[in-house]
Amino acid sequence: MAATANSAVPPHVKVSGSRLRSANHNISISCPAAKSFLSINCCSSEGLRDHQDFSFQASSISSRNFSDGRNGVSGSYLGASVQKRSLVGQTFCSAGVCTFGEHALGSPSHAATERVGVLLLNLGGPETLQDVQPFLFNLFADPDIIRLPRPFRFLQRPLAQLISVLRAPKSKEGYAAIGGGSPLRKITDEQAHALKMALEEKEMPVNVYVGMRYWHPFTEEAVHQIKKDSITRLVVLPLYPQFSISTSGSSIRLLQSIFREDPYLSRLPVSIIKSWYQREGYIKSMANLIEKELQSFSKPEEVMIFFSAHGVPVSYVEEAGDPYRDQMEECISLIMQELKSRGTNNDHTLAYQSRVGPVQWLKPYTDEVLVDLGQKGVKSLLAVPVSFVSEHIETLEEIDMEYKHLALESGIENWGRVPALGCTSSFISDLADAVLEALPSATTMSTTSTSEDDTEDPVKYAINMFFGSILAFFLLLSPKLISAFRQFL
Ligand SMILES: C=CC1=C(C)c2cc3[nH]c(cc4nc(cc5[nH]c(cc1n2)c(C)c5CCC(=O)O)C(CCC(=O)O)=C4C)c(C)c3C=C
Ligand SMILES: [Fe+2]
Repeated sequence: MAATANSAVPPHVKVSGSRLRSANHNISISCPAAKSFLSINCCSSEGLRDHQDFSFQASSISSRNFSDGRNGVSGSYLGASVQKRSLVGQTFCSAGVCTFGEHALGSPSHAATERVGVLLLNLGGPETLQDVQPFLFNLFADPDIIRLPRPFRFLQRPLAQLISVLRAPKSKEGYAAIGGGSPLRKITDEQAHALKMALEEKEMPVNVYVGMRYWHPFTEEAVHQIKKDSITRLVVLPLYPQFSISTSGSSIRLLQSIFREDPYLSRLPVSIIKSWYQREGYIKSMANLIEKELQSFSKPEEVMIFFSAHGVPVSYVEEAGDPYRDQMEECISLIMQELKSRGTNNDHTLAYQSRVGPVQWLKPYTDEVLVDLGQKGVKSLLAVPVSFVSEHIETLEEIDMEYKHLALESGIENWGRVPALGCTSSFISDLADAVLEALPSATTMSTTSTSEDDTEDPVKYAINMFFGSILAFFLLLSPKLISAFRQFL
């Protein structure tokens, strides 16, 4: 078992003791406590602090663009779309190499030869049933998924091993039901190809890379290829419309730690599109899919539009400052606004699915709302997965099988589900625009430390190990903890 897990662990990225602070990071924040989703008390303010770290240098282009776009203003954040036009207008491009006029990218005196890369970040998924446990190990070993307080951090990997082994049988059943593995790699590769084509059509030849957080191709592999290809300007695009510490945040934090360590990467201009749920092209593409699917019902106007988002533990939002819930709610309201503007006035609701482990997750829970709606007499329901843009286990198994079954059992008679966006052309074209808009604002990655590494100071490490072991020993004997582990099954 250990051998399997080891072979699947992503290439190790050593984090050095140097903690350079970005000049841009001058915000001092204190937050009461960031709790892990195992709900162990912690007095770290990491979640919120890291969120701020990302936000100063990650592109906020999309959010400003949208409000400009909605008001019919074509200019945008720092004139990005104006720059985009000049950028496209002034480029000479061939086979992935673009020469930009000095104006376009703000280079001081010389025109630069650019090799532009786009790095798509995604979660990754097991491709076979044998991959499931090591994939889960990678997921639970991520301190952005299980946030342990500092004295317990040495337990991260043993805990991940334990939880992944406990959880694997249930997960395997799910993956077996959708054909024996996750379709994520294939779909993400297709999206990468479609994005490359869309950018080529917009006269911007780029190399597109896929970096997964928990399975192949790992982010480290993508970064290795970016270096090999001598990319000179990079746009990072997480394939999650809304930002969460547990998804885009985790991937960006990993990138920061890789880039910090490497002289070439630390000088590479990078633009990170942190979230893009409010982009007009995305909202319209979602509205198109919903409108189309509503037509498959005999009485479309009576259908309840049921947005189902992947949940996160409440503590992420309420204690660690995760903007995920706010962004999700805004996203839903924008989609509904768009539908209303087209004369579609259906009722709608939002619930959160896929909770794991013993703590409180964002509410209301999808399964409970479905039962409730059925009991209240709702007869037709259209499920809309909204936190992810590919089909995956939670659409294909959880929604299409488990939730459908539950809904029909609860009295709902007509069930439909909107497909994930995948390679929908209006969506891909909008992602391509997002990349073009982000390119001019690329700057070198933050050198800010994103986690404090206890191994830096051997004395501190030994003290933490000592007290941590004693605490862990008593905790492991506690019936509360034993019952907590049962929640993963
Ligand atoms: C926006 C999307 C997602 C958020 C937020 C998110 C948070 C989150 N997830 C887990 C635990 C698991 N996630 C699993 C699979 C999975 N998660 C997402 C997306 C988000 N996760 C996707 C797209 C997938 C599917 C990948 C695929 O193979 O198709 C799994 C494994 C499956 C299972 O056993 O249920 C786990 C476990 C946590 C703990 C978390 C926030 C803290
Ligand atoms: Fe998840």
